[in-house]
Amino acid sequence: MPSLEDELFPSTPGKFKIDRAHTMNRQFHRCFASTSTMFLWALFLVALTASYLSFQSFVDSSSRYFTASWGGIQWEKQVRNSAQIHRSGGMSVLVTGAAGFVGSHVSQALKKRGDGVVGLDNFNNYYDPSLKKARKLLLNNHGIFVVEGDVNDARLLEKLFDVVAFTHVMHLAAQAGVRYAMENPQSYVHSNIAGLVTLLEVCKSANPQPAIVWASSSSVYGLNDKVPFSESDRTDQPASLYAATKKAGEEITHTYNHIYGLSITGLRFFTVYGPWGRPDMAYFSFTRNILQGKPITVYRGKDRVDLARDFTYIDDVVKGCLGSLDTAGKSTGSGGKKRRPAPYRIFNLGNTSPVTVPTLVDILERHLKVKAKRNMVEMPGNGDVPFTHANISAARREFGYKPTTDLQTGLKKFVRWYLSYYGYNHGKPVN
Ligand SMILES: O=C(O)[C@H]1O[C@H](OP(=O)(O)OP(=O)(O)OC[C@H]2O[C@@H](n3ccc(=O)[nH]c3=O)[C@H](O)[C@@H]2O)[C@H](O)[C@@H](O)[C@H]1O
Repeated sequence: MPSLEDELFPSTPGKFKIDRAHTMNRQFHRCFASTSTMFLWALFLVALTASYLSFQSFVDSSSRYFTASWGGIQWEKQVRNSAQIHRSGGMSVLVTGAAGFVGSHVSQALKKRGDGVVGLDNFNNYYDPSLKKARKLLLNNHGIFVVEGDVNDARLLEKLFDVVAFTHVMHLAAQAGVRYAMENPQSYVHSNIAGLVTLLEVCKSANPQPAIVWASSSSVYGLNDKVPFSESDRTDQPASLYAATKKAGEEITHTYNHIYGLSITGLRFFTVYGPWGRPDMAYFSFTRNILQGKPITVYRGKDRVDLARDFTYIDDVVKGCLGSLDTAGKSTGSGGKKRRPAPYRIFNLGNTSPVTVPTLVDILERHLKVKAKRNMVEMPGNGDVPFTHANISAARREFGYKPTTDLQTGLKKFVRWYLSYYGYNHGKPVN
């Protein structure tokens, strides 16, 4: 009986010759069999690699989902719905700091007139986050989706621009507060400089690029004593780190406008106040303390001169924000290059009638019907400036900005909101 080896490799040459065709045929089959095996193996490997990659991306996106609470089909749908435009010629706006004071008001005003709005907020605890959550709920009820995330998160920002081609960004996320900068200087650098640059990087790469309107501050005038403050006045003497980061923001946005063709509008807000305001600001904390029977500290300038602010009511500021968005003009860059110069603008949004801090307290006392326990203290060197006063003619010329609410009227509305939100004594007994 021939062995298998004999069968495959016959020892007799003749036999070899005679069987050549048969052997070749078998070799062909062997060869074919091994090619198809290799093919099957290759197919198997491709399938294995593909399933590994899709598993990896599943693990990736689900871990991102659990750690950063964004991403996924449902999330994208919410973002898209929220960004939907409901008027002809409308815009889709990414509002950063949407759960903040100005951000929540601007978001609602945009949505109300039919623009698409997606909010972004990191809900940090600089002041009571429950107030930010309450604002978020209000926005949700108006059909505005607020994404929980930070402007320093470039991946999140890129994802948002992947999902929606935002026409505008209203950048209001920031570390606010003049005096807190002495306690936590790094938070100002993190939000107002690093966060701003991250946002601008994403905006410059977006296609199409959005137009950007962002919150600068009256504090950039610093020690400037030429009144009223005009946009062309010097802003190279900041009195606080907060002011310095806002001034830096103006320079940084200028470079992105210059190099990449981003349309930029910086708004110098003047001590904005009103319902749903910021608890760290004087009018708000004074109200709380007065109602709780606690003393308030009223700073006074040199030679016992009262400090004064050009307090500006939120509804007026909102009109200024919308006017800025409407007149922003398009960005001109794509693929990291600008095609032609884009608009770069800066406007004061103030009230043009400064009021002293003791007068602010007088008005609050009248509306609250409670006498304040005033503790008059000389202004410590903590970043405060003695007064602010806006010249608003540029904003008036450009988009008809015209504030209509005086401090008396605006505080009345604030107090009404405060009492409805917190109750008469904010949960504490009045002495
Ligand atoms: O326009 C701005 O760009 C800034 O406006 C706001 O800053 P300010 O004008 O400093 O407002 P705010 O703190 O309400 O103090 C008001 C007055 O009360 C005095 N003040 C304050 C606290 C206190 O305990 N006692 C007191 O007398 C104080 O000395 C001051 O004279 C924003 O907070 C800031 O984020 C930024 O947007």
